[in-house]
This record gives sequence, C-alpha cells and structure tokens, in this order.
Amino acid sequence: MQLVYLGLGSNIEDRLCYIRSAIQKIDNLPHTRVVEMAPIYVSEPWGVKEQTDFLNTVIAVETTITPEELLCLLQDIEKMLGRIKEYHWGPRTIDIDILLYEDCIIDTDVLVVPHPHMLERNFVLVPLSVLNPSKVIPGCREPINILAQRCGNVGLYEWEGDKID
Ligand SMILES: Nc1ncnc2c1ncn2[C@@H]1O[C@H](COP(=O)(O)OP(=O)(O)OP(=O)(O)O)[C@@H](O)[C@H]1O
Ligand SMILES: Nc1nc2c(c(=O)[nH]1)N=C(CO)CN2
Repeated sequence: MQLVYLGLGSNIEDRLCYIRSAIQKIDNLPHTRVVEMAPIYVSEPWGVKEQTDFLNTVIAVETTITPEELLCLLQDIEKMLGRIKEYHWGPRTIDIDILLYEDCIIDTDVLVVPHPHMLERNFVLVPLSVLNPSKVIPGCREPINILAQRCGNVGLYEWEGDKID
C-alpha cells in the first residue's frame, strides 16, 4: 500500500457537494481507500483573483494504483463531476491534485510530484499539516508544520458549515 495525499478544491456551487462526491468516488476506486480527511477551509482565490472563494481540503489515501494510473482515474472523476477547463487557475467544480505519493519524486510531461505549487499554497499546507505535521516533503528540509506556519493563514479560515460524516 502506498500513502498518497490529495488536494481537493471547488469554487462553483454546490462546493461542499462536489468535495463530498469526489471523496466518495475516490474511496470507491479499485484498491484504494480514503483513510483521513483534514478540515475543510474557505480560501481566497490564489493565482487568478477575480473568482469566487474556494473550499479546499486534503485527504490521505492508501492505494496500490500507480501514480500515472491514479492521475487518469482522478481526471475521470473530475470529468464526471462536470469539470470544464475554462482557463488556467480559473473556476472549477472540482480540482483534484496529487500532492504527495509516498516520498516519490516524479517529473514527467503529465505528472509532477510533489505538486509544483504546493509550497506556495496555504490552502494545501495548512490542511496537510493537520494530517501529518512532522512529514518532510521530498526536497524540503523542514517539516510541513513549519512550512504551514511560515505560509500563514491570510485569506484562509475553517469552514463552519455542514460537516462531512
Ligand atoms: N501532481 C499533479 N496533480 C494533478 N495534475 C497534475 C500534477 N502534475 C501535473 N499535472 C498535470 O497538470 C495538468 C493541468 O492540471 P489542472 O488543469 O488541474 O491545472 P490547474 O488546476 O489549473 O493548476 P494547478 O495544477 O496549479 O492546481 C493536468 O492535465 C495534469 O496532467
Ligand atoms: N484558494 C484557491 N485558489 C486556487 C485553487 C484552489 O484550490 N484554492 N486552485 C487553483 C487551480 O488549481 C487556482 N487557485
């Protein structure tokens, strides 16, 4: 079994419903189970500012699926949930990023792991540090809780709405 961390984001209504559905579909993938979920956060749009706030979370998954195959299956789930790519970093019903796949370093045309922007995103580092504060990301010296602290909480707060069971 490989331990994988996935980042989920949605900023088209019903954001919570898309996050919930994506997690269910990931848990239903073959040889895969969702083992932990961080709290959900509301976060200001990063990259392209003129769009609705996102809901973001991170989940831990155990799987025997290879990284490339997992990427394909996650992209299928994004399509099932109506994801249309209007523009880079633009609004989406659901975005599923492979943040970490064990301690693998992957750099191909279709997949880069650790995710190339994760160190700049508090909506990734903060929930990830809730799940695994002492984890050291390949290529980093310091553990995730230190990176998350440094990244700060600007534009990020815990979602107070409907909790997922
Ligand atoms: N770690 C990764 N997780 C998910 N997709 C990845 C990863 N590394 C590379 N990709 C590639 O990125 C491509 C574009 O992904 P996507 O449209 O979701 O980008 P984005 O969500 O707009 O931006 P970002 O990747 O910065 O969050 C995908 O087709 C996929 O092949
Ligand atoms: N707050 C926030 N901003 C984003 C997000 C996201 O998930 N959350 N995803 C993006 C493209 O992947 C671009 N900007």
